[in-house]
Amino acid sequence: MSERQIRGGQGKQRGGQNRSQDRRPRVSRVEISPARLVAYDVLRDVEDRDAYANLALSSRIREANLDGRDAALATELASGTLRERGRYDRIIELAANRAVSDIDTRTLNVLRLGAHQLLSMRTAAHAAVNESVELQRRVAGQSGVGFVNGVLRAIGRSTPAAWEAKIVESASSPDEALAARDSHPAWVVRALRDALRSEGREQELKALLSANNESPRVSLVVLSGWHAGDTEALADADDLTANGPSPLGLELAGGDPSRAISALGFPEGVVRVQDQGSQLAALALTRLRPVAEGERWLDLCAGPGGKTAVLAAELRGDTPPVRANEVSEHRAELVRRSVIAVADSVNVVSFDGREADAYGDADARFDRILVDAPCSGLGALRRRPEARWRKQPSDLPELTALQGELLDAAVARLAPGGVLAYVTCSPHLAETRVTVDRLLKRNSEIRELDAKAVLQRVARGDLDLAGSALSAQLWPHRNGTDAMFIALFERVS
Ligand SMILES: C[S@@+](CC[C@H](N)C(=O)[O-])C[C@H]1O[C@@H](n2cnc3c(N)ncnc32)[C@H](O)[C@@H]1O
Repeated sequence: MSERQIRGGQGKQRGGQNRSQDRRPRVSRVEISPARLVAYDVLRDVEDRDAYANLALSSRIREANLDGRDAALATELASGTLRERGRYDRIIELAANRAVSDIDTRTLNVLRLGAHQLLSMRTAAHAAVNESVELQRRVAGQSGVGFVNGVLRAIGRSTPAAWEAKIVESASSPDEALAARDSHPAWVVRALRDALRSEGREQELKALLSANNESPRVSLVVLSGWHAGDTEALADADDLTANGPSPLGLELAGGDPSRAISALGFPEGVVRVQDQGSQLAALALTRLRPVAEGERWLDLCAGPGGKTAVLAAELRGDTPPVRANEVSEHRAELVRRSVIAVADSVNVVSFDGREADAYGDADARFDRILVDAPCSGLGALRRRPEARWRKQPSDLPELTALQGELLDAAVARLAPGGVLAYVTCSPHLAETRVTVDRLLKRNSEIRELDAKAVLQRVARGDLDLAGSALSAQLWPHRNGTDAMFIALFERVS
């Protein structure tokens, strides 16, 4: 999005920051907009304190008291810069003729922000360069000012398309070119390609990488029981549409979700922000077959409770509350808050899902179990702009071991004929098919069910699901959801 669009064509810099709280030396000749200062601080928070960008953004925006337009500009600057960091770093290297690892991190963040304005926001080159130079002076003193000026002027002299060509020409391999051009770590590009290839859809890689670089539209869920089976009747002509594959879902065209949620007028917690892939994953378990009287349901890894609320609202007849377990006390508290609209139908507990306590009585068996396992989160890259740079391939062995242990523990507590859904917000094969195939090898008492057929039946409209596996992999570029993986199992003995 361009700065002009965000500012509604005003394009003028604004003051208004609380200067008495700002202890940095002030020698600026050009006024730096408060939105740019906030964006810079967010980049620093993410780098220095490992902060989540969305949390850092909201607290920095609040501290700086930004109005709506400046808040939107700060969000675009910070999120866009973080998301496209890989591409900008390569362009900075080419323009500076220096590796980014040799550039002071303060200077590098100033350059990244400047590159984002020049290459993606159509900010006038002189404004982007001058403000970046002032920002450099403010955060690092005089040092590096000439360097920032020179590098950004060099970047501004070529078009984004010309830089793309230079990235491709200078890359040492096609994967490296793709990684830099589409701003993903190379190992993530390879993992996504492997997952698509396993479905015979390798040619979709470019579309997937592009989808990961776009902010998703906000999806809402309206819990079952508060509408007549599909949310279509709740859509309005303007902001809310019944787009997307979940029959519980609504899509928001823009603006503040909390305003849209309260405008719908339901009790607190009935309408909430939730990706439609997550909605479908929960519905695959609840709607796989009719609910029988007295069924016992378990959500083993429930925090922060988005799917628990969907499960609880789907309970029918005379059934006990869903047992919602979450290892972290803090996240168990989030589950309690998340299920406020269906609180009587949920019993929240906090144990390690591999331990007996998570299941209650020693002889407790469950008819439906959701294992929405801790995972790398590579399926939600479009939501967390900084996440792709934090994950490492070395994170995977520990995660996949935990996934296997949680699944084994859950299978042991599955009632005869009971069903289990294994869900990850990751398409990485090590966390999806490899985990499933190993689970089936270890546990001959379960068989895999056709999750694709269940999802087709449950979804609104036709779902494009590929590959010959029984499990289903959703994708942002294809289904408009996070890349959720869903496998279903039934206990046969
Ligand atoms: C992918 S999240 C679940 C998301 C949740 N189902 C929802 O829809 O809001 C995985 C959760 O598993 C929890 N977790 C991690 N290790 C666990 C364990 N050993 N036992 C139970 N929960 C665990 C994490 O704290 C995290 O909250």
